[in-house]
Amino acid sequence: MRTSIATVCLMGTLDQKLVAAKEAGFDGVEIFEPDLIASPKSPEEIRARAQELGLSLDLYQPFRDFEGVGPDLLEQNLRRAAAKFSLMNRLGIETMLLCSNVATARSGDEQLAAAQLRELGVLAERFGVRVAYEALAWGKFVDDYEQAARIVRLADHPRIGVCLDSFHILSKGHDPQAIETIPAAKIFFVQLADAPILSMDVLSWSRHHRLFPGEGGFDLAAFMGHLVRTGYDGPVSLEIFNDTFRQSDPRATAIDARRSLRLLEDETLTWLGGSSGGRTEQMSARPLPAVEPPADINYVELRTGAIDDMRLLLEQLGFSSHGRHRSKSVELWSQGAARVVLGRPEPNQPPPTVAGIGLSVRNPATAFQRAIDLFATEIHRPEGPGDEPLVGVRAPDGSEVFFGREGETAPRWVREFGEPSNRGTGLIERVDHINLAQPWQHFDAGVLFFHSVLDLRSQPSMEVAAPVGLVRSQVLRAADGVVRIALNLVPSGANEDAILPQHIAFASSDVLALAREARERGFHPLDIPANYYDDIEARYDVHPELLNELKKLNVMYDRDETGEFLHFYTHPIGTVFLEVVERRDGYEGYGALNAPVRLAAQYQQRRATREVPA
Ligand SMILES: O=C(O)c1ccc(O)c(O)c1
Ligand SMILES: [Mg+2]
Repeated sequence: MRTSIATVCLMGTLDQKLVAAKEAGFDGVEIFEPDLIASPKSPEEIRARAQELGLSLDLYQPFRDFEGVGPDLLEQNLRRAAAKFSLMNRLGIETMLLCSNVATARSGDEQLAAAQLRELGVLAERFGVRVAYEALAWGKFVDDYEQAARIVRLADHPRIGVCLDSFHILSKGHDPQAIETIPAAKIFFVQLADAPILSMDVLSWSRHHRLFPGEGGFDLAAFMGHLVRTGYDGPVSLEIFNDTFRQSDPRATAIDARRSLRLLEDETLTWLGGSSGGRTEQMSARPLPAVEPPADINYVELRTGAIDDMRLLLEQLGFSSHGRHRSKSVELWSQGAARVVLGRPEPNQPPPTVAGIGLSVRNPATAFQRAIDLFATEIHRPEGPGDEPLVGVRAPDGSEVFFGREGETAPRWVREFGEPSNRGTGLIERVDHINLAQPWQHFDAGVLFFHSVLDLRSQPSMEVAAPVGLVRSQVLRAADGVVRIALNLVPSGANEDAILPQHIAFASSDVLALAREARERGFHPLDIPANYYDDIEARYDVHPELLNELKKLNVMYDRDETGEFLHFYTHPIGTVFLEVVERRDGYEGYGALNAPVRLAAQYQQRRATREVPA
């Protein structure tokens, strides 16, 4: 599949954008006019630079407000177009994008628009270029791709075709099926964008909230499936107007972008099944190595300077120590199938506190290959003789994901540590979920990474009110619910006073018993205010005895149609804290209503400890 990206997707100068697109492996770019106008380079120099990088310049965009106008304006518009066609000749760009008129059109008469496009076609022919007409969702008279295709058909000029942009089609809820009625030769260009499902005016939605495919709520595999069936074999290009991407590292964004297209290529093949009539070969679409979601979380790796505090906490929660690894400077703590590999941060590069996640998969080599095909970077870790090799890749936020073999009750690498110090009480069974704080610029990329590499599904995202701002939270989980990873977007106000919402939640068969035991070992949970328990009583009418017990142990409570949820939190150690949860009768949530209370409690506690003089 030939891939392209509009320069408007990326931050930086035009040259930085070209380099980022090249390094991420794109075949070409769309030149967004403002990027060209602001560039100190001449069109010839830009052309040469693209050639040097091996990038094709696939589209010049946008040209606006051309059709449906009166005769005077038409003349001016043709003059404007001639200037841009001449510029395109200097750039060596063959195709120009024409947006449907949003301002100056006086009439919606399709015959008139078609006649004017035909004149534009005649002009384009003189310059050896062509025009791709795109219906903007907010076009004054033309806002629907079928209408644009009809006008192009009426214009009946070989230099006039359509540009299909998934955003304009899917944002309006138009059925992409009718793409199949457009002859492939008349589809001059294709732009792809995803977006979160929002209810807002479509122009603002388009200009600020577009996302790369797989990061939002549109069915782009269906869109692509219909497109492939037409026999289209031109470039598939990303055109993402997004406030975050426009202000973050273009190299990281370009990789996120390239990953999104690689995944979509695979999903399109799945959507088509055998029904493409040989067209997928024509498009050179290739499947990814197929994986199933991980079976479970094999271990988590925590890196903290306050290692003694973490050891004490794990002990209080009933974990057993296996001591140090035979060749590496980490130690292992376990209880049931919950395993924590604990170490200090590397001297020069402090990793996030949750530094690594070990996942059990059917075939680690295949899972690794899929991740590499999806542009993840490989991790190299030194191994001692005979150590089980670590096969892993880096997530966009810098944390590491390792693939281990599933179906082993005690993974082989566990033997590289010592014997457990005690049997433990066994009230903790495994890791329930991992909650990773994502820096604001990596959030969407993080969602796409975990979704595409691990085949985890996104659940609807939520916003949780914290004292420092709103925390956006997105859970990705396997269909069977065993592996759950929650990504939290840290509010920008969360620097100084903040609680980074980064934690590991362990599943317990009896949270109350565990809380009591831990208390006997000197554990003090995060304090939950009495107001919270009054509210719980009002909401759920819980039995007074249970309510008392919850209150005494600082255990939080939730209930829905399926079951009950009991959970408590530890105090943070550095930027990480632990949670223990008990799901009763198939409860599937995370206690969403409790999250603001927990965040406020952590905030207060942090302030209180800082006010104590050292
Ligand atoms: O928002 C716009 O104006 C705009 C411009 C060019 C496009 O291809 C598009 O989809 C939108
Ligand atoms: Mg577009």
